[in-house]
Amino acid sequence: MTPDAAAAPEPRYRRRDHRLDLPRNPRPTSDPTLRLVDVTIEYPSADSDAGPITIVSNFGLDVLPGVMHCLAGRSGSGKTSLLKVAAGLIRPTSGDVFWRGDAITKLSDDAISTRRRGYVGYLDQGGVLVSGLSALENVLLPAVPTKQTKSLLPRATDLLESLGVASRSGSRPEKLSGGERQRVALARALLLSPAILMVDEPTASLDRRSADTVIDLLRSVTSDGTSVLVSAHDPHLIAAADSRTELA
Ligand SMILES: Nc1ncnc2c1ncn2[C@@H]1O[C@H](COP(=O)(O)OP(=O)(O)OP(=O)(O)O)[C@@H](O)[C@H]1O
Repeated sequence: MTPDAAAAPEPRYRRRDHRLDLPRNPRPTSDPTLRLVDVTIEYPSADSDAGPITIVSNFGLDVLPGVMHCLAGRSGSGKTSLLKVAAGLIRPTSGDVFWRGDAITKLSDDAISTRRRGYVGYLDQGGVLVSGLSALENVLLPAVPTKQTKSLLPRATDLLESLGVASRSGSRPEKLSGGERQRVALARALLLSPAILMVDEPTASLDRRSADTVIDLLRSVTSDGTSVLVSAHDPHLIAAADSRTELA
């Protein structure tokens, strides 16, 4: 399975003229931000007598700076598993994951976690926020371990402003709409200026208008060289990507 732009559906997403004014972090390099080489993912079968189940087999992918790549495919085809492997959250059964030339699959779990903090912004399906905290406190969470909440406060407020949810800064997640929660979660994923943003089905639970706003946001993120790897069922989101892979 390789990126297959030729087999892509006719684009249905019309890029808009406006660009959101997100805080920038220029990236001069043209090395792939992410490289997957021969990645195979197997899970143990529920039946203890049966062998492992292969979800993804010998998968390869390069994602260059400033490129938005989409992992498409039916439910259960392995999109979330591949995103987690790419983010170093789970290890592949075999194969390698490179972040700008470094094979993270050779590192310890602790070393991967440390590297991930500044390199990958990961947004779960649904963009889960911590319920006891305000939107702004949620955005600042990635800065807590390194005690950078004070220095990153201006960036956090800028991100909320750019994403159109500054007025909701003091609100708890339960008071936000699904689209607002998604944007706050996106601001949180962008706080540490990641080289690559990985997002799992960001439009799955949104109405068309909110979904299109999120698609615009993801496109805006790429304009400073940040890469985006996104999984999707949504044909509008799939069409908005620069390249795509259809998982079987
Ligand atoms: N930890 C696990 N242990 C065993 N099987 C798993 C595990 N995680 C996922 N699976 C199985 O692997 C397959 C792929 O799951 P995955 O979540 O990666 O697919 P997906 O394409 O993201 O699906 P969806 O579009 O429904 O989110 C599914 O059959 C799932 O049940």
